[in-house]
Amino acid sequence: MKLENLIQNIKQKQSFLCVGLDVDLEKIPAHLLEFEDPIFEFNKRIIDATKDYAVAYKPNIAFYECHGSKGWDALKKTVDYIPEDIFTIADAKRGDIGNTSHYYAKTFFEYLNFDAVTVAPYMGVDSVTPFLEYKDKWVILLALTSNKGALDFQFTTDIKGEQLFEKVVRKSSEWGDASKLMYVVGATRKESIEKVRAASPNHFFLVPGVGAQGGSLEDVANYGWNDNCGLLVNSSRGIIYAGQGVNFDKEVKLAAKNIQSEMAAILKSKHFI
Ligand SMILES: O=C(O)c1cc(=O)[nH]c(=O)n1[C@@H]1O[C@H](COP(=O)(O)O)[C@@H](O)[C@H]1O
Repeated sequence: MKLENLIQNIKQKQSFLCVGLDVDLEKIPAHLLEFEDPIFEFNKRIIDATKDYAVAYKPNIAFYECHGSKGWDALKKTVDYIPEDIFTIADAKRGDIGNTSHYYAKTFFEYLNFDAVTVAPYMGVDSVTPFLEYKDKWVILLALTSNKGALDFQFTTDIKGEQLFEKVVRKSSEWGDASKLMYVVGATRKESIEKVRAASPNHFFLVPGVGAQGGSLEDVANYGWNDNCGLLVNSSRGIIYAGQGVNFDKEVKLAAKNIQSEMAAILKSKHFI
């Protein structure tokens, strides 16, 4: 997908919501376990319930590959089921020496046909370039993560006072422009989102951490906004497990609609729509 299509979808749907498809068989409604492929059945219902409110879906690969070949099949069916005009993100957090990254890229961009994949920056430019070589595909590089362990390395400061996450963003933004590179920036790090935005004024941010992890949509919009909106805000558990029982998708739909309404109000207040 091209950047202009993503921006157009945000305007049209008045939403910058990414729904995280982190399917946990212990959490999905029990009746779905009777289907041959419960993961796909669950995802189908989630996608049908949320597709009017979401501009992106992000299956986290961990929840699929733990089931072996059945999980990969469910993942493939899920990506194929997502409407063509909705941005798809493989949350795989990959990255390795160049020739290995090349095959990771082939898996997610060719075999599974995702629009984007999350990549860890630790191994540097040659581990990221093979993903960037694909036309109209995206790398979403981990910059500032939402978890507690982010404090272990990401905030360390060099002799000039630059923090590691700032360095990652400053340096990597030379590898790919805003038409093919985004950054993961956790919603729980409101005091630092502004710094990432200063280091990369044009790139989109994928922002996990609202809902179940306690981050606030308002803070994200205040500190991470750019002229193109520049934000895809992910919610996984907060949406997909909003309902239980046979009609679980009614509450799922409502949860997605509620976040979309908040997002529409933000987009209007910024005069973006
Ligand atoms: O790359 C990610 O998406 C990610 C980065 C990060 O810093 N924090 C984070 O929570 N995530 C992912 O975003 C999703 C968050 O899920 P919920 O907390 O259930 O909304 C999970 O799939 C996480 O793996």
